[in-house]
Amino acid sequence: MTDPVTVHVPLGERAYDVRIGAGLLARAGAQIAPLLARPRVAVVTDANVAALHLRPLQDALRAEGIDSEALVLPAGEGTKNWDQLSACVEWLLEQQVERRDVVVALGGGVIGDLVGFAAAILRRGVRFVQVPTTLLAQVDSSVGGKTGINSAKGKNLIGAFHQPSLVLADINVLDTLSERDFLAGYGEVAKYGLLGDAAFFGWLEDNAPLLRHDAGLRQHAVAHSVAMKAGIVTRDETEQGERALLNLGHTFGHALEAATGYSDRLLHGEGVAIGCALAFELSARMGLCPQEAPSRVMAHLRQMGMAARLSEIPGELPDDQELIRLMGQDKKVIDGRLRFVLAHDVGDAFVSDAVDRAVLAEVLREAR
Ligand SMILES: NC(=O)c1ccc[n+]([C@@H]2O[C@H](COP(=O)([O-])OP(=O)(O)OC[C@H]3O[C@@H](n4cnc5c(N)ncnc54)[C@H](O)[C@@H]3O)[C@@H](O)[C@H]2O)c1
Ligand SMILES: O=C(O)C(=O)C[C@@H](O)[C@H](O)[C@H](O)COP(=O)(O)O
Ligand SMILES: [Zn+2]
Repeated sequence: MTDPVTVHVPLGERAYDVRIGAGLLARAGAQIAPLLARPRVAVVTDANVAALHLRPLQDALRAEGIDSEALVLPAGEGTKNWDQLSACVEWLLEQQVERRDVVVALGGGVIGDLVGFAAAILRRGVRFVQVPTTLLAQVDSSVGGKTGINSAKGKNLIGAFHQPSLVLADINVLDTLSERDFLAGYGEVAKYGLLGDAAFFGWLEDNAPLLRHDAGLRQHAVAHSVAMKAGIVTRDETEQGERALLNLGHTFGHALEAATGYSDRLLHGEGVAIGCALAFELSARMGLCPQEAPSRVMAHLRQMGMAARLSEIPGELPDDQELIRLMGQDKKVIDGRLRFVLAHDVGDAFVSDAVDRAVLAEVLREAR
């Protein structure tokens, strides 16, 4: 078995470690204990994860003398809303979670984002630990401190930057993920190669089909992704510049998630993968990158058995103008101008506000 890897996120007084390895859940008590002022934590999770991984976590905490109470929320993107946020915050208050206490988010990106936001606003800020249980959460959402919930008007529009105090990514818990959720998370892994690391994308082309069943390759993919994200977040914690590159595919993806009602029709990572394909197509159409680049992105998504076109999203989609209107809520917008993450090639993304709406509409139309 491969030894755990630690990626440090050096953010001064908000610095923390991301630990990645097999069997970390069973050692969670020992890992979390040094953070505690008193031996108790509040755990928040979702129903699917609770059935599979809550007991082992609570046993591991108990083994180190740490008491825990757990709140189980409904699973799925629909949970990232005001009602569930309120339920979570009220429960944490009921548990008398104090300023010096620690909240544990056990689950995928939905739980991590919602619980992180609850921790950010509870008593004006308590610490939290991320225990990510999806591939997406391990490579992306548990790191970097973006927390929040959705609005019908757009994705993640209500939130705060609030860094976790520790991230424990046990790669073994990914064994229980559905194929669909694993592949959706893979959308964010591929994104890292596409936005800034052509060699990593090449490695993924050779190895990604084996990730699901090879723990060593999986650990490498998670650790490499986390290291890339940690580097970007360290240089630009609050997205004043470079961090926007992590949004590759998201201007499209978030509009599509809003258009499909944050439902099972389109998972976040699926929207990101389709969005990456569209961002590369748009870049090629604008003469910014060679046509081989979007073809290569498309071929890789196909190789992984992933959807790459709008026409593969089940059900009706709004027309192109409505999708573009939804993009207007994107957080990268400045002075009402859309800003897109485009690419000069695989591994070479940049941010641009010079996208012609007619070309954008044409790319959307042709992707249907
Ligand atoms: N904060 C960030 O930087 C950031 C980054 C990327 C994505 N996100 C957000 O993350 C969310 C998507 O996260 P996600 O894809 O993890 O979705 P998710 O949290 O809904 O998890 C996907 C599904 O897998 C189940 N599940 C979780 N762990 C499991 C396990 N080990 N075994 C079996 N089932 C398990 C969940 O119950 C759920 O049904 C979106 O809301 C997205 O906006 C945030
Ligand atoms: O961490 C970031 O920065 C990202 O953009 C990572 C994305 O994968 C993630 O989906 C994030 O939540 C999107 O951020 P948003 O600001 O566009 O909501
Ligand atoms: Zn994302």
